[in-house]
Amino acid sequence: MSDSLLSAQNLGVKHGDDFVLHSVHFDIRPKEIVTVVGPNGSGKSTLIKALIGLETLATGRVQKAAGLVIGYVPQKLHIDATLPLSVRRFLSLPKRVSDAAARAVLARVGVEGIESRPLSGLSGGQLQRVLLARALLAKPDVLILDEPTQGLDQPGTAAFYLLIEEVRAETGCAVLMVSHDLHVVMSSSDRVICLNGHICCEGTPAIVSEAPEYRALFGIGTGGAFALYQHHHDHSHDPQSGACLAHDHGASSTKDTAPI
Ligand SMILES: Nc1ncnc2c1ncn2[C@@H]1O[C@H](COP(=O)(O)OP(=O)(O)OP(=O)(O)O)[C@@H](O)[C@H]1O
Repeated sequence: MSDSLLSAQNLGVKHGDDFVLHSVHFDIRPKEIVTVVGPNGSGKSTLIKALIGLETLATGRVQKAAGLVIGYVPQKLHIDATLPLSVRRFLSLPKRVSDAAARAVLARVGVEGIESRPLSGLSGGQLQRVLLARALLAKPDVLILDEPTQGLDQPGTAAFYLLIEEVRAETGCAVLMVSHDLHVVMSSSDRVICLNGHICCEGTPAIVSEAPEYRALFGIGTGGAFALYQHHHDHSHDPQSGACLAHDHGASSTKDTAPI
């Protein structure tokens, strides 16, 4: 697609002899919020890493728009508690930023005035916001977040997604994220991609949420979220070829979702 910022065709990644991702076609356009969901080990982080060049591709290719700037918020940041790294210094890695810019971006993400705090002493929610702040300093065209609310409580998670939507509205950046918070994902994404080694189904949350399958899956609290994961386990793959051996796509039977 011509206005695509970042796209992948027939993307495949192997770890050892096994395909952990295969036949993935992906694209993201300006201002879109796209969320990738799927069970543990389904290849979500691998897809993100492949898109930003941190994985060797076994098949396919990734294309970026000319001059594309990506802001990446990783799933985990291992910080040595003995490392005397302050928030302020962290924000200047790898490129030095002014005190004013650091102050402004911390205020924007809701952690004003923590410049002098050691990174290793921050709460999970504060650290996520500092990671987001650092990614925003690059003025990204695409913000990529790998499970940004892992370890946050429900209010913290909801507040973080609200912040992401505000950032998208203010800066116009596209957002690609991996999430396990399925209820929030459904309300805050333009498009949801269900991954299990390949793209099982995808569609807009508005359409997906009208589907009987969606209502069954998400209508009743966390039982719904659980059901989606059951759906993903309903089929298996040949570890050598990555081929789908048996398929039972829950939500993909709706007309606007796209089984691949
Ligand atoms: N560096 C690696 N070497 C070997 N296998 C790997 C490596 N990284 C990931 N894998 C395997 O690839 C598969 C996909 O892993 P990935 O981390 O992408 O899944 P995920 O969907 O992000 O999982 P989670 O929800 O648990 O974070 C898993 O089976 C994992 O064990």
